[in-house]
Amino acid sequence: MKKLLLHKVQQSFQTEIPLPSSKSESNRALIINALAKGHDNLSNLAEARDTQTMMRLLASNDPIADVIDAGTTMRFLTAYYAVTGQIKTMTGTPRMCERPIGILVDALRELGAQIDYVKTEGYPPLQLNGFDFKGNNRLAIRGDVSSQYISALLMVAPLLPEGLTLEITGELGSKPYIEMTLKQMEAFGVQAQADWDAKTITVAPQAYNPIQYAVESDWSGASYWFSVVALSDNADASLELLGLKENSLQGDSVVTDIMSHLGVKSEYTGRGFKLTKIEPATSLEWDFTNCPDLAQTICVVAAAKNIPLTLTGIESLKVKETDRIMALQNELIKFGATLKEVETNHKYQLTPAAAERQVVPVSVHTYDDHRMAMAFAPLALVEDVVIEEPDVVVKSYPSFWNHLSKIVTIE
Ligand SMILES: O=C(O)C1=C[C@@H](OP(=O)(O)O)[C@@H](O)[C@H](O)C1
Ligand SMILES: C=C(OP(=O)(O)O)C(=O)O
Repeated sequence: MKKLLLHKVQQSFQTEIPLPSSKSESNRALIINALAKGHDNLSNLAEARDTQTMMRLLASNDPIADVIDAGTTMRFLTAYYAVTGQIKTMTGTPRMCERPIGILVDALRELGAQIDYVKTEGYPPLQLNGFDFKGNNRLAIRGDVSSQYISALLMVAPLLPEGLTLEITGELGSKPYIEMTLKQMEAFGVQAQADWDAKTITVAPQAYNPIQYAVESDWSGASYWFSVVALSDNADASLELLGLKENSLQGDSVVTDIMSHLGVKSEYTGRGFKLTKIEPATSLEWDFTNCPDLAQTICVVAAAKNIPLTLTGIESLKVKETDRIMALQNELIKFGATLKEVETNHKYQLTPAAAERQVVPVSVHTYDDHRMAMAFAPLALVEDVVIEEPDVVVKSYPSFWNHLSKIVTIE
């Protein structure tokens, strides 16, 4: 599929969306279950390509592990293969080979992993050549590039002969993802001690228990349905998102709070969340340090609803599936909105209706990034829009277009 044309439809909607499972929780459950030597214990695993790739690679004896474009799969498997002493070449898409991994490699080398860079220092591909424990049980690790390095180390920490204490240096981004890791480790019987003030996490040597584990629905994927309700011009539009938990392990459940300022009320129904429309705020300032994957969703809604938005905590967006800040700037301006860094301390300002906009239908370039496609698609509630390379959604949400076709005409 090269592109999709999404047509605005006039009628209101009251429907249900059977959300997919979380790829973040699935990929942690798969690594931990493998370390616990569990069999067929996991249910509700994500259909996301990132998770299907993790399953395929965990089951494979091939010496080459190609993670495609899955960040968690690359980082979690690197730590898993390294500490279990496997000989593997870790590789991925050209973009994956531009996403930094030196912080994790340095940490694993300090523990005793033999890892070589195949091409460029600090980046995949990697050659893993076994593990020879060096007696280290304490590491300093930067927290400001990706929390995935920390999650990767924590999950393998109980296998290390002396356990591991991580001292997190610098700013810590994406902290809820580390908390998710610790809670899933705990579910499989491994205790860790986190002291968030001292920024240390300690895991003693322990064994995981193979338990039955069911993965929750995906709050990051849910965010696009909040956008659909926010952008509908029918006051009685509503959606019920099935499978979401009230007390989720996922930090992106904060979307309920953010979207309450952008015109969406959400209520727990016992089987998910029901979304309805409310009056939005006239401007919004939000720190995305703990929920970077929501930034694109929120930018598009603010632009379309003419709500000026100040964003902080979005530096990590530059090293994700694409440089998401650049991608947002390029695509938002097609709709007349600008996104500019306003201060040297990484504060960004989104100004709706600041530039001349393109004629309808605008064609949105998606930069090999599932979240660009899904964040911009709800604009179809406002005007006709073209989404280029729509298959990118398979990374986290393969059934996205099928679900959207309940509300929007797609050709
Ligand atoms: O651990 C995880 O499951 C994730 C952590 C976040 O990455 P960073 O820690 O790199 O911000 C997030 O953006 C990504 O989609 C999933
Ligand atoms: C950043 C993401 O994923 P990853 O880093 O795991 O590739 C994402 O899904 O938005």
